[in-house]
Order: sequence, then C-alpha cells, then structure tokens
Amino acid sequence: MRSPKDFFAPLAVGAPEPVRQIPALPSRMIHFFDPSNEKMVAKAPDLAKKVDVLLGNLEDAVKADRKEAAREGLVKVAKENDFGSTQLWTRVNSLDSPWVLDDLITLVTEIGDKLDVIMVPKVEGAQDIHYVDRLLAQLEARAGLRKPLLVHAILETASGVANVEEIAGASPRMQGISLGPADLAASRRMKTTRVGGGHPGYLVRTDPVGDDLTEGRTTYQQDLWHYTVARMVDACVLHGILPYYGPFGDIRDVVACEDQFRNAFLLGCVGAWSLHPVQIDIAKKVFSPAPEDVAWARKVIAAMGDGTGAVMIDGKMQDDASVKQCRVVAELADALAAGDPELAEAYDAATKEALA
Ligand SMILES: CC(=O)SCCNC(=O)CCNC(=O)[C@H](O)C(C)(C)COP(=O)(O)OP(=O)(O)OC[C@H]1O[C@@H](n2cnc3c(N)ncnc32)[C@H](O)[C@@H]1OP(=O)(O)O
Ligand SMILES: CC(=O)C(=O)O
Ligand SMILES: [Mg+2]
Repeated sequence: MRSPKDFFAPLAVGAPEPVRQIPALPSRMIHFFDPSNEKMVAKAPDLAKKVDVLLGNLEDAVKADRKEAAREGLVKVAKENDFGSTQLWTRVNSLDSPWVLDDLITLVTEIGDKLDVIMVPKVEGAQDIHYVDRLLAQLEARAGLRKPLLVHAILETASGVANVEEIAGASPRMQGISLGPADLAASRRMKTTRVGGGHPGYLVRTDPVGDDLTEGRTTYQQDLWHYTVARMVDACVLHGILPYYGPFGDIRDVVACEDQFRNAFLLGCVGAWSLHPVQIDIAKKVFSPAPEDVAWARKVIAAMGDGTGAVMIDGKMQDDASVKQCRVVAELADALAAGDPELAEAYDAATKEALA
C-alpha cells in the first residue's frame, strides 16, 4: 500500500496530477451504446443532447468478433463529435480478457483527451485498480494528456463486494462504483436469472391466523439488491466518490425500472445505466429530485436560519440534522437546475407556492 503522503503523486513521470476531488457533474443516466453497431452510432449525437453520460461499451453485450470494431468505432465517434457538456465514458473489457490491454492503449492514445471516465468491469479488489492506475499514468504521460482519466469500478463479484471499501479508496482516480447485478448474481450463485430488479420468490409473509397456514397471509416482495447497494453507497461516501445503480434488463417493464431506480436514488445513488433509449427519461425523472421535495427542502432551509435549533414546520420537527438532509436535496436540485432551465423553472415555481 502506498503511503498516504504519496497518494496524490502521479504514477508515471510526465503524467498529469491526480484530482483531489471528484467533480460532482450530473450523471443521472449513463447511456450505453455499442460502438460497433451502426444504428446506435448514428443515434449517438442526438442521444448525447439528452443524456448526462454517453458510454461506448466494449465489454459484455459486444460479440467477441466485434471487439475490435467496437474499439475502433468508439475512437471514430469521439474524434468526429463534440458532445459539449455531455461526458464521454467507456467500459473496457475485463482485466482477464485478451482485449483490455489494447482497449486501454488505443483509447488513451487516440482519444484520451475526449474521454472522462473509464469503467472497469469485474473488479475484485484494490489490486485491479492499482494495475489500471499505473498503466493509465504511463499512457497519459506518453500521450501528453493534461487531465487525468478517472476510473469507475463495477461491483459484480462476491470478492468485489467483500473488498468494496478498499476498491473505493484504491486511487485518487476512483470516480464511482456501479452495481452489476447480473455478473454479481452469477458470482454469488444467486438463483435469479434476471438482470437487476426484484424476484417474486424473495419475500416475507405475515404470520398465520389460527391453524390455517395458507389463507389470509399477505406476502411482501423484498429487494434482492438492498444490502449491496447500501454497502456500496457507504463505501463511496467514505472515499468521496459516487455510487450508481447499474442496469435494469427488463426494457419493456418501465414501471419496475422506475421503482428500482428510485430505491437506489433514495438510498444515495446519483444515477443508473440506461440500456435502451426508453430508460433515459426514467433515469432523468428519478434522479432529479421532485419539485415538491425541492420546495420543502428550501422552505426548511429558509426557516432554519443559521441551521441550529429546533422549529416546527407544517407539524414536523426540524433541527440541525434535518436541515442537512434538506441541503442534500436542495444542493442537488441547484446543480441540476444550473444546466436545465426547464427544471430550474419547475423548482422555482414549486418553491414559490410552498413559501406563499
Ligand atoms: C449486464 C450488462 O452488462 S448491461 C450492459 C451491457 N448491455 C448493453 O449495453 C445493451 C445495450 N442495449 C442494446 O443492445 C439494445 O437496446 C437491446 C439489444 C437490448 C435491444 O435492442 P433492439 O432489439 O434493437 O431494441 P429496439 O428495437 O426497441 O430499438 C429501437 C431502436 O433504438 C435503437 N437502440 C436500442 N438500444 C439503443 C442504445 N442503447 N443506444 C442507442 N440506440 C439504441 C435500436 O438500434 C433501434 O434503432 P432503429 O429504430 O433505427 O432500428
Ligand atoms: C452491470 C453488469 O455488468 C452486470 O450486471 O453484470
Ligand atoms: Mg457484468
């Protein structure tokens, strides 16, 4: 392990200085596209106007014989487009694959100045991040990059979950972590075949009434991912990085997708993946605080003055702690509204009404 004194030292001569704080840029949806798929590539410039993050995926969901086409496709997309304030990320192949070395060498060399974040799949422990960290520093130095690339880990192995705190703190490049429910389910030998979301068999049941064990007992479906998401959020907060829910594979079920995203939002996640254009607006809606919640938060903040003491607002006690909860919502709303006039107007209108 590196000494804390060396934590922010570049890992190669000539590599850019690591960042000291992860930028809290909007990343409500990380939109995945396959850069070897011509139809998806054609849609990328328009989709970029709607999403916070556009991600060229090179790993799973890209066929083995299309890996090189996907890599080259992403280079072309990045060189031919200026996506403005929309971030461009990539997911490279896993560290045990025959493709990842060429992914990193090609992408950093060719489009390192256009990429913001490199997502690394199947991270098992800090050693995986250390490997990528040093390699990126060498490649950045060689390419003469001025800004360091950030790294995002997918939490999708049992070992990764056991080591999530050390992964989150393994490098100043660590930008965030996403839940990878499909590979994680396989790694843990869970018996769900769904890509994220709940399962009707994972439930609790009310007690029996009398001797009848079958009638009149309500069941409640539980969230298979609650423990992992909560653990991931704590690890990320501990190290000042950002937590994300990952993919929801039932594209048709936009209702359950919204529920799963909202659970993650309420637990502290800042965004989720969109695998299909239909999921973009779901993520935008869920990961932007609701206008009435923003109005309430602003009302509490205004009433709390210097933020100390206790007051009653609409029958609810507010104090030093609850005003901090309100600041989380209000600050997120302000950050999102700064880049979205429609959202800003909705927040201001709701606040005006709440304060009237
Ligand atoms: C467990 C994990 O690792 S999750 C991450 C890896 N998986 C992915 O990245 C999957 C990304 N998404 C996809 O590949 C596709 O959305 C699929 C395969 C799920 C469905 O694709 P299709 O069957 O083509 O869906 P559908 O017919 O509804 O698509 C409608 C249009 O949207 C386009 N489209 C679909 N998904 C995307 C996308 N992610 N980005 C851009 N365009 C898309 C299609 O090309 C199609 O275009 P067209 O109207 O010009 O023909
Ligand atoms: C997100 C991902 O890669 C998975 O669920 O396996
Ligand atoms: Mg995976």
